[in-house]
Amino acid sequence: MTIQMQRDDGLYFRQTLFDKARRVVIKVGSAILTDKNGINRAVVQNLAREISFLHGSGREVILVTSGAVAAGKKKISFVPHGYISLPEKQAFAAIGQSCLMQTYEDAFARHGKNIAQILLTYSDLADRDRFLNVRNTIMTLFRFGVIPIINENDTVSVKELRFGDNDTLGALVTNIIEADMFICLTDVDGLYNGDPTVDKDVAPIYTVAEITPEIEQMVGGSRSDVGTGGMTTKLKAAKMVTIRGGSAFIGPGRRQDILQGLFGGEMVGTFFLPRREKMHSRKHWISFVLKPKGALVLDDGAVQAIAGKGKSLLPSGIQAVEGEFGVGDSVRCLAADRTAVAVGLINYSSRDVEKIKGLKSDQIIGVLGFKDSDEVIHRDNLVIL
Ligand SMILES: Nc1ncnc2c1ncn2[C@@H]1O[C@H](COP(=O)(O)OP(=O)(O)O)[C@@H](O)[C@H]1O
Ligand SMILES: N[C@@H](CCC(=O)OP(=O)(O)O)C(=O)O
Repeated sequence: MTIQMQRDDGLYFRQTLFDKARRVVIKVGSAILTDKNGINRAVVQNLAREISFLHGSGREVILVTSGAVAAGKKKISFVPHGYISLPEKQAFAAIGQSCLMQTYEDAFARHGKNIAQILLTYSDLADRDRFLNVRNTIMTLFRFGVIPIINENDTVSVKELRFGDNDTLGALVTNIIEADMFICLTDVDGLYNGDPTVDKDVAPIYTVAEITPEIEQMVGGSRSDVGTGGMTTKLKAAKMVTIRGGSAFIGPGRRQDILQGLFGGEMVGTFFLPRREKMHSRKHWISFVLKPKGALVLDDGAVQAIAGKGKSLLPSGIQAVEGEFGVGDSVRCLAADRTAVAVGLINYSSRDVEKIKGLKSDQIIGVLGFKDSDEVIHRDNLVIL
């Protein structure tokens, strides 16, 4: 199988990459951090011991932690009444976040380690100035020998601009600080060719050389009451990291000594090898950070030109415009059957594209009274999906 290397081949690559990893982001999900009594202290203590061990080996480590919402719910003994609204979730996060950090403070103090809390919203990473501030703060914390602990700032994140799941947040953090490895710890042993919590007849995948559509079809959402996104968001996170040249791991977070085992060469969980051809940071930004504001429906010729021949998108191939967007916004390009083929930064507003769609580039000036460029999306700003 091309998607899954033999255990032995994978073992060689993964061990080399574990040995070389100097900067590591570890993400832990609510599914392992919390149980029916709230935050599971034994799990947090085990993690703190393990992360302190990695830190003590001279590595720079960041922890991305979930668990605030689940912890907050438990703390006020919230009785579910069906649908939980966003303000309720945000209130749970506000209650639970301080308990979570207090538990980490106590657990890391036992190993003489200082920690720092960073709460991030999507806008903090999508805006260049704020993102640079986040990066500078993390780098300074590394210099101070402090372990940054990150969660989404749930209480202020508006619905449309949420990461929503910490897998995506963890992958973005990995990429902005150019970490070598993203380790995602969860309640299953790794990636399987089906959901192991539903189907007992599934097989584990140990090493993934490339995340193909075939693999993407094997994963589903979360089945737990507390998890968000399930394996779908974990796989997407692994893709985001490996596409930028890092490696990624998904494995069992409750297993005793999981990190020491991993770095010591134990064959556990699923390892994702870095892509050989690293995606440029600008294109990564377009594909994974910016949220599309609208879409363009293209004819077959335009799909072929941009996806098959690497050309820019011209107005002549655009059939329909969806949504409202301005110059520089991110827009999706759809084929006639609505399959997403690309995403890119647009040179004209939705109003203007509506007027010039289907026309030749030399007609733009006559219709709009100006022409900023021949292309509606230049190929340098276009990412084929
Ligand atoms: N192909 C798959 N392999 C492994 N787990 C899967 C797969 N498809 C769906 N899952 C689900 O993903 C869940 C882990 O994600 P999630 O519940 O969001 O945990 P966390 O809180 O750690 O983020 C598993 O418990 C499992 O039910
Ligand atoms: N920010 C939320 C976590 C959301 C989330 O991604 O949860 P999970 O799928 O358990 O990693 C919280 O602290 O509860």
